[in-house]
Amino acid sequence: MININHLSKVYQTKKGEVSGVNNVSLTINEGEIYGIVGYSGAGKSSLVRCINLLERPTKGNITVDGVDLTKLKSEKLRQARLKIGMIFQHFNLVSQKTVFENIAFSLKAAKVPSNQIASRVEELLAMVGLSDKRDVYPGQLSGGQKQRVGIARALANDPKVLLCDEATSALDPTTTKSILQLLKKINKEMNITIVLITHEMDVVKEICHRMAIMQAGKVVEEGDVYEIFASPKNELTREFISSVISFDLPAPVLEKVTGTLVKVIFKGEIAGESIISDMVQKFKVKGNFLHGSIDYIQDAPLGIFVMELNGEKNEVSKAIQYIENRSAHVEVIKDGI
Ligand SMILES: Nc1ncnc2c1ncn2[C@@H]1O[C@H](COP(=O)(O)OP(=O)(O)OP(=O)(O)O)[C@@H](O)[C@H]1O
Repeated sequence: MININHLSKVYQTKKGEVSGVNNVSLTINEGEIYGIVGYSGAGKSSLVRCINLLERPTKGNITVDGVDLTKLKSEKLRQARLKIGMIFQHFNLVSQKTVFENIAFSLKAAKVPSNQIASRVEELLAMVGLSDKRDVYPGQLSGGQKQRVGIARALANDPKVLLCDEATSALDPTTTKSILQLLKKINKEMNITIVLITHEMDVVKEICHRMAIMQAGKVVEEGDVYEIFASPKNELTREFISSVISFDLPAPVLEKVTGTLVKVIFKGEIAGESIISDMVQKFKVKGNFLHGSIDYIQDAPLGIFVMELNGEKNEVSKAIQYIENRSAHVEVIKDGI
C-alpha cells in the first residue's frame, strides 16, 4: 500500500543542512496499523510528512496505492492527497468554527456537493461518538473530543490511509485508550491503513501490527510488533520496550545472585511454568524465580520470566538448551560464578 524507497529529507536552514530522514526504505501493507517509534528528533514526523508530501523528499520516492506522489502536479496531487487523512498531536482545529464547520471544511475543499455535506458530517459525527457536539466550538471540548473531531475531519473524504502524528501524546491514559480503540475500529471496519508515529511503546503494544524504530533519521529495527517485543535486536528497541515491560532487578537482589541469571521468553500459549518445572526435575539445577509476568501484545500472550539457575555449569547449559528446544527463547543476563 505504501512503499517508501531510499527516502531522504534534508532541510536547508540558515545554519546549513539538517538531515531529517536518511535513506529509509519501508513497506506498509494495506489494512495494517504501522507504528513508527523514536525519540524526539529521530525523524518520525519528517518521514510521515513525506508520505502525503507535506514535506517534499530530497531523495527517493514514496508510492501510495501504486501512485508516486512526487510525480503528480497540482490538481492530480490534490486529488491523491484527499485519500490520505492526517491527525495531529494538537488537533489543528479551527477555533472560530463549530465542530460541524470544521468537518464540513474538508468536504467543501474536496468539492462535495453542498446538499450532501450535512448528512455526511452527521454520519462522521456518529462514527466518532460526537453527534451531540455538532454545534459547539473546539474550545468547549475536552482533548479526547477534539481528537475525535480531528479524526472525523480526516475521514471525511474516505481516505485509504490515515496518518497519525503523535495523535494521543497530549491525552491522559484513559482518553488515549479510547482514541486507540476508535482507531482500531476505523482500521477494521473501514479497512483504512493507519501509520502512527509515537514515542510511547504502550500505544504500539495496544494497536500496531508492525513497527519501525527510528534513530537519527534511520530505521534501526523493523518488523512484527509481537516478534520485536519477544526478541528485540537493537539496543534502542530494548530501551523502548523496557519502558513498558521492565525486568530490571533491584541492585540488592542482583548482588545476591550467584548462579546463572536468565531471562526466559515464552511466545504464545506455551505453558511456560510447566516447562520450567520439568526442566528443574530433569537436570541437576535449582531454579529460583526472581521476576515474571505474562504480558499481552494486543491479544497474544508473551510470558517473560527472570530466574536464577544454580548447579554444575554443564547441567545449567543442558537445562537452558532444554528450555530453548521447547520453543522458548533464553537470554543469559549473567553467567554463573
Ligand atoms: N522544518 C524543519 N527545518 C529544519 N529542520 C527540521 C525541520 N523539521 C525537522 N527538522 C529537523 O529534522 C530532524 C528530525 O525531526 P522530526 O521532527 O522529523 O523528528 P521527530 O522524531 O518527529 O521528533 P518530534 O517528535 O520532536 O517531532 C531534527 O533534527 C529536526 O530538528
